[in-house]
Amino acid sequence: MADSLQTVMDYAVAVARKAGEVVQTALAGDRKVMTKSSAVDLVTQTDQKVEKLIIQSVKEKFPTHRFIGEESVAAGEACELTNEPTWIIDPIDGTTNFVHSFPFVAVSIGFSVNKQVEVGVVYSCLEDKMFTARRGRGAFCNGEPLQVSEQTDVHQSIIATEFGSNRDPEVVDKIFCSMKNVLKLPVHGVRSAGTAAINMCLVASGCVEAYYEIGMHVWDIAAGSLIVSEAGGLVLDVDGGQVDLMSRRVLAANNRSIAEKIVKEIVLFRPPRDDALDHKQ
Ligand SMILES: O=P(O)(O)OC[C@@]1(O)O[C@H](CO)[C@@H](O)[C@@H]1O
Ligand SMILES: [Mg+2]
Ligand SMILES: [Mg+2]
Repeated sequence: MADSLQTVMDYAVAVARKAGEVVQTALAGDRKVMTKSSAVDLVTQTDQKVEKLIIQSVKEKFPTHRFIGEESVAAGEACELTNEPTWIIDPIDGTTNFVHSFPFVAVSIGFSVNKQVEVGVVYSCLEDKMFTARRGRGAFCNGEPLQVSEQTDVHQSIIATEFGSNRDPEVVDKIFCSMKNVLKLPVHGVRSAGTAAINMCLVASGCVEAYYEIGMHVWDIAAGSLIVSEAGGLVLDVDGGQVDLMSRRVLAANNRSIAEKIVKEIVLFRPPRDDALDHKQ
């Protein structure tokens, strides 16, 4: 598999770039907005078109590989991570940004074997930044090596998190309570890019010390998780334990010292797992 992983990586980069071109072109036109799990969980025809383009391209080259794609799952496909080679795809991470032309929009493609992410590609389309990682081979942005921040003092840190798309008052309260706790540590700042994939690339780039979220999905974080760990960071559950990509909980941090401080501030809850949730709306 070693050499074929490089073939997978090269192909994922090429497909992500092609997908990014479609996203950029679509930004110039009208975007018809539809909703999924809630009134603020948005999807457009471009999300669906880009996902089809990625899956069709990959199937031509790797006909036996499996897929977990955000929009295919929304249309009723199983969201099941097996040991088989699997492409984990978010065609547009940051659809709300895309709809509003808020300039952080990513194509995220992870590739897993034996349930472990081996290749991660996040293309931040509008910044034209191609983030890549292969397990054991480092993380890169446009070919330049990435390294997480060396900061060990949480008070000198920026922490990224997201508000998510669940507007259940109890969930919103928990999300805000965690943010308030983190802000009051104090930290230099709390930020939301509006895309989990780009938040993780910001950790990998050393711009923010940590990103945490409860409620995102496997396609939001599969690629980014490898990019963070290959840049020297840690990817954990929000309770500080081992991450489970299907559990919809993640904490990506530059080092253990920062991670431990953030873990203490997060109000924990468990959304339905990706492999247990009925995604079809
Ligand atoms: O729907 P999309 O645009 O692919 O995902 C975007 C997003 O809202 O999903 C997660 C919350 O569920 C967030 O991390 C991320 O910002
Ligand atoms: Mg997403
Ligand atoms: Mg998406």
